[in-house]
Amino acid sequence: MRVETTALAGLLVLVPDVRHDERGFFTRTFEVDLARAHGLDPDAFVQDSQSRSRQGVVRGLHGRGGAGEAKLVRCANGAVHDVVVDIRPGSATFGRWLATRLDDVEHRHLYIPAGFLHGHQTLTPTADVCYRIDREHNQAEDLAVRYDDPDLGVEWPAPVTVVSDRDAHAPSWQHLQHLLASDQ
Ligand SMILES: Cc1cn([C@H]2C[C@H](O)[C@@H](COP(=O)(O)OP(=O)(O)O[C@H]3O[C@@H](C)C(=O)[C@@H](O)[C@H]3O)O2)c(=O)[nH]c1=O
Repeated sequence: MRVETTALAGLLVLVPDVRHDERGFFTRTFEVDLARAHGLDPDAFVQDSQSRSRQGVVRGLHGRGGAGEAKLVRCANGAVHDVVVDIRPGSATFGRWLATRLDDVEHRHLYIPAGFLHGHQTLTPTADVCYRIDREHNQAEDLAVRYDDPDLGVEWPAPVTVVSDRDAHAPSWQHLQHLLASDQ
C-alpha cells in the first residue's frame, strides 16, 4: 500500500496493492504499521460502518461538531465520486473541496482528518461505502451543508436521483461558516 498526500493538508489517499487471480482479487484494507508511519493512530478507530446506495444517490455533505471525527473511507463494491470540504477554521485551504473516485477496481481509501465535510455520489447501479471513524457516532454533533450549495460550488458528475430528507433540508455553507466563527 502506498500513501499519497493531497492539496488539502492531512487528507491522504491510500493506494493498496490488488492481487488478481482466477478466483477474483485480494487486497488489504488496513495496515497498522502503515497507519502509524503516517501519523494515524490505529487504535483510535471505534466504529466501522457500511452504506449501500443506488445510482445517482448523494449522501452528504456531512461533518461533525465538537472534537470532529477522523474517517477512513473506501468503496467496497461499485464506484462513488467522493467529495471532502476543508472546514478547519484558519486552514490555508478553508472552504476548498476535493473530489476523488473510490471504487472496487483501484480500491483507493481516503483518510479524512477531523475538520472536513464529506459526501459521495454513486456512479454505478449500487455502491457500498465502508468507513471507520475515531469517535462513536453521535447525532447531536451532526453538521451538514446542502450538497448543491452555490457558494461552495461542489460539482456532482451525474443527475442526483435521491437524497435523504436531512440532506434535502441541510443548511447553507454560509450558515455553517457563521456557526464555525461563533465557536472560535
Ligand atoms: C452515520 C450513522 C447513522 N446511523 C443511523 C441514523 C439513521 O437512522 C440511519 C442513516 O443515517 P444517515 O442518513 O445520517 O446516513 P448517511 O447519510 O449515510 O450518513 C453518512 O454519510 C456519509 C457521507 C458520511 O460521511 C458518514 O459519516 C455519515 O454522515 O443510520 C447510525 O446508527 N450510526 C451512524 O454512524
